Order: sequence, then C-alpha cells, then structure tokens
Amino acid sequence: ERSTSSFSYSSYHNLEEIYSWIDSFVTENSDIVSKIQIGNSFENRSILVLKFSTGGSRRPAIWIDTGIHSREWITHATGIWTAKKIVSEYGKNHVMTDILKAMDIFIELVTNPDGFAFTHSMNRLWRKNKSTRPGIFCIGVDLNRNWKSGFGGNGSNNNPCSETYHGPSPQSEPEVSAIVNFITAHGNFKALISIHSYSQMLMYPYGQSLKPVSNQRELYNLAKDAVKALYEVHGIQYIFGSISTTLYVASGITVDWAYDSGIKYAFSFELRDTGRYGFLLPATQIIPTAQETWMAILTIMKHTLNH
Ligand SMILES: O=C(CO)C[C@@H](Cc1ccccc1)C(=O)O
Ligand SMILES: [Zn+2]
Repeated sequence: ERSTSSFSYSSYHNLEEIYSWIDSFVTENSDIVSKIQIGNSFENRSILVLKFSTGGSRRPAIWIDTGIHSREWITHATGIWTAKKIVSEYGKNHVMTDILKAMDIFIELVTNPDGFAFTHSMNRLWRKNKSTRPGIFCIGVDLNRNWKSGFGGNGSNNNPCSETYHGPSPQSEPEVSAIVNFITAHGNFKALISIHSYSQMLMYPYGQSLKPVSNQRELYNLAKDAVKALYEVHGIQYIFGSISTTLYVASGITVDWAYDSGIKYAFSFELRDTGRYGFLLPATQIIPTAQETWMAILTIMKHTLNH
C-alpha cells in the first residue's frame, strides 16, 4: 500500500497486503504507532506487533492478538480496522484518550503468518501453523494448545495429524515462544484479548478445567457489560462465560497461560457468525463485525484502566 487511504477495510487481504498496510499505517501515524518484530515464524516470516504509545516507558499494557488460527480471516480484518479505530479515536473519544494517556496497546495482527499464507495459496481452511519435524508425517501444531498452562491436558491432542495437536512441548512453536518472551520480558501487561472466530462468544479462563478463576465474578460481570455494548451496535447476541463451561475443555490455550502469568483480565472472543458462513464469513460483514467488537474491546480496556 503506498498509503492506507487506498486500503479497503471492507475486504479480506493476503499477507503481503497486510504487511504493506502495517508499514504505511506506522509511517502515517508515527507519533503514536511503531512496529516491533518479536520473532520469526517456522517458515521464517517476520512476526510483527503494532505498538500504540503516547510516551512513558513500560506503561501498563494491553495485548490483542488476531489470526492465531489462520482460517479465521474475520479476526485479522477486525484487528486491522481496530488498529485504525484506535488512532482515529485518540484525541476525540474521552475513554480512548484516557486509556492511551496511561497505558500502551500492542496488537499482533497475523499471529500465524505461515498458516495464513497457506490459507491464501493452498488450503483456505488451514488452522495450525506449518511446523514439521523429522519422522512426523503431518504438518502443523495448534498454536492455541501449545502454551505452558495445562499443556497436554484434556481438550488437546498428542496426535500430530489432529487439528488440536499440542506440539512436542510447551512453547515449542516459534509463533508462541515469541509472544511468551515478549510479554514476559515486558512484565507489565494487565489485559490480554485473543480473538478467534466463529460462534459469537466472549470467554475467560479457565479452558483447561471447570475450576473458577479467583476473579471469576469480576470477569463474568465485565464480559456481561462487554457483550451488552456489542449487542447495542447491530443487535448481535453473544454468549459469555468461562471457556470450559461455555464452549468445551481446552488445554494449553493462550488465555490460561496469560491468566496464570498474572494477566488478570484475559479474554478470548469468538466473532461472527454462528455457523451459516462460519470461517467463510462474507466480506460485507467485516466492518459491522469490527464496529460491534470495538465496543466490547473498549469496555474491557476501560475496565482495565480503572482497576
Ligand atoms: O478456534 C476455534 C474455532 O476455530 C475454537 C477455539 C475455542 C477456544 C477459544 C479460546 C480458548 C480456547 C478454545 C479453539 O478450539 O481453539
Ligand atoms: Zn480459533
């Protein structure tokens, strides 16, 4: 993209187009946005994070990732729109301005770049990363099962040919270890939002067990407020609750690791829809989905700022 003004936020884009947009976006908003490479993927693509900051050093931070599962295209598209929204609201919207005066925001738009490239080239429904290992004849690890918390437990699979294969060991995948190293080194993250599709759900830990987290009541009420704010935009209904009670038991997941690492506001979204189109959500729904999701994300960020 020579400039983001020619970028269509109501279309899906491939990896090259998104990485090019990132460079234009950073150039055009260099006062508050910067680009950080936190590592390289298995196939040696850059793993990029957008940092939104108005100053300070190591301010309390909010993490948002999209596209950890490559086929969930609505999540990357929503992330791009959200990045644009943050810079357009700063200085205009009171809450957004207060958030960025006190906190930093980090967004990883393409959390599984190898898988994402593969959904554009060979297999639209690819979910995992593209790692290979000697003597193993199926490709890829489920990056939402490769985290240390509850690794290898129920709701993850030891079979490399499974869609929920957890990998040989926790953080074995470069796409996961890059995030773990970055967030751990930073040491001041207060909230993490990991965005998936589809099912229209807003969930919090634990996935690995039915045991409630210590601040379960707070997370339940925050999820309720966020889902209400989302509903008020286009009338889309989400359900909410802990992952294990709302969806199913899943082990080695992003938000369980975040929570156990001290990030007490850890959420996972499942965006539109409920199955009519599923992963193949039409591009006409990108902006409506992003608009409603924004209201939920803003609710979570505001709560994080005030607690
Ligand atoms: O991606 C999904 C749909 O493709 C469902 C997600 C559900 C889930 C989301 C967040 C945390 C744990 C599980 C998954 O199984 O990893
Ligand atoms: Zn997913």
